[in-house]
Amino acid sequence: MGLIGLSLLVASVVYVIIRPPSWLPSTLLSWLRRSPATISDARRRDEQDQSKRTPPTLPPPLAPAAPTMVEPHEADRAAPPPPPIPTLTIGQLPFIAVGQDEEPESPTTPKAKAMQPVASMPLPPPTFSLSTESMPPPPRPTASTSSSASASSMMPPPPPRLSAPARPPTLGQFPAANSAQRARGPVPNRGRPSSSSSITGGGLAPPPTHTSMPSKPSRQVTLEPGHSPLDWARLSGGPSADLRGVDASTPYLRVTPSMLRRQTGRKGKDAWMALSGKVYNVTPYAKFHPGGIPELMRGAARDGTRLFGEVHPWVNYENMLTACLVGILVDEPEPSAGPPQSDMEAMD
Ligand code: HEM
Repeated sequence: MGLIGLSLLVASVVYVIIRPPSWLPSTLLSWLRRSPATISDARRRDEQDQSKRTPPTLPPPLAPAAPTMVEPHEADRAAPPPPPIPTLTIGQLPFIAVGQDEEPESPTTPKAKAMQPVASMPLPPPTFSLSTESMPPPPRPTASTSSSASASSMMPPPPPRLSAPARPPTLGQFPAANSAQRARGPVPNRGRPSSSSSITGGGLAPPPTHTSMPSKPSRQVTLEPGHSPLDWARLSGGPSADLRGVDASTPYLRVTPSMLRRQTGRKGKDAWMALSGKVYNVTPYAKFHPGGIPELMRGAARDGTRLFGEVHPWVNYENMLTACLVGILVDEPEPSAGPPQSDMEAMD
């Protein structure tokens, strides 16, 4: 019995599906639409209140979405049609639909309605204007603010400051006036810096260390063979070299100006020269002097310190003439005492 009843139930359902009565689709549609309406009652009431607060100047509502039309013969075979989808366009996105309560035929689904901009919605994006009437001119970089941090990054970089053109690097005085290299004296066989190169500054020759030019122009002196500066260094450089021209046992002399004046280099006497308080016998050096014997003898029998400095102050004569040192220059002794006091008293 159960099986027969179940078969009849299935057969009746199949019959209703194949040939539904004319009242069935509308009944199902109304039933389906009424049931979700109860769920969204509260939300619909809120929307109605919001629509009442909006100003009355509403644009005319858009045409409501056309209801979905279903052919009778298609409805016989198809399920109940889904609720119509609200038609929204891109331009209507920032709006809120109002007046939904005016749609009695589809109360359960939102419809595209007349839109109205809400004051709380964000404003349209700002636009840029090329008009400069209402805009202040951009700050111009000045000399005082060109390097300030307040300069905008959009501003072009400030023009570089005009400064005096950099001078090309020049070689300084080499060796320095107070350097040890200069104190060692001339290097043997080193060529003498020509005055022309000193003036123009060309070459690697040391610049002149004095402001005044030599008293006489340089003259080329041909030294005899075996009398080069290196030969003089070899001759006078030995520890036991003694070129003073006096007895070896003679200690350093206290040379007075009168004694110095007698050592002229003539009449078989040696030539002595005082340089910075020391007296040298320059006779052995005469044939080695690059400036010649006559030039050297200009300072003989006298204090040649000033003359020497005017010609070649860079020459380290102390090292070169160590073996020729005779003594030190001292003042003349005090003249003897005057007439005896007794004689003066006798006149009285
Ligand atoms: C005070 C008297 C002296 C005079 C008037 C004198 C003069 C001169 C002159 C004219 C020259 C050549 C400069 C030239 O060619 O441009 C010269 C070069 C030279 N003299 Fe004297 N001289 C004197 C004393 C000395 C002494 C005492 C020494 C050594 C201890 C000396 C060492 C030299 C040297 C090394 C040179 C070569 C300098 C160089 O090439 O740079 N002179 N001297």
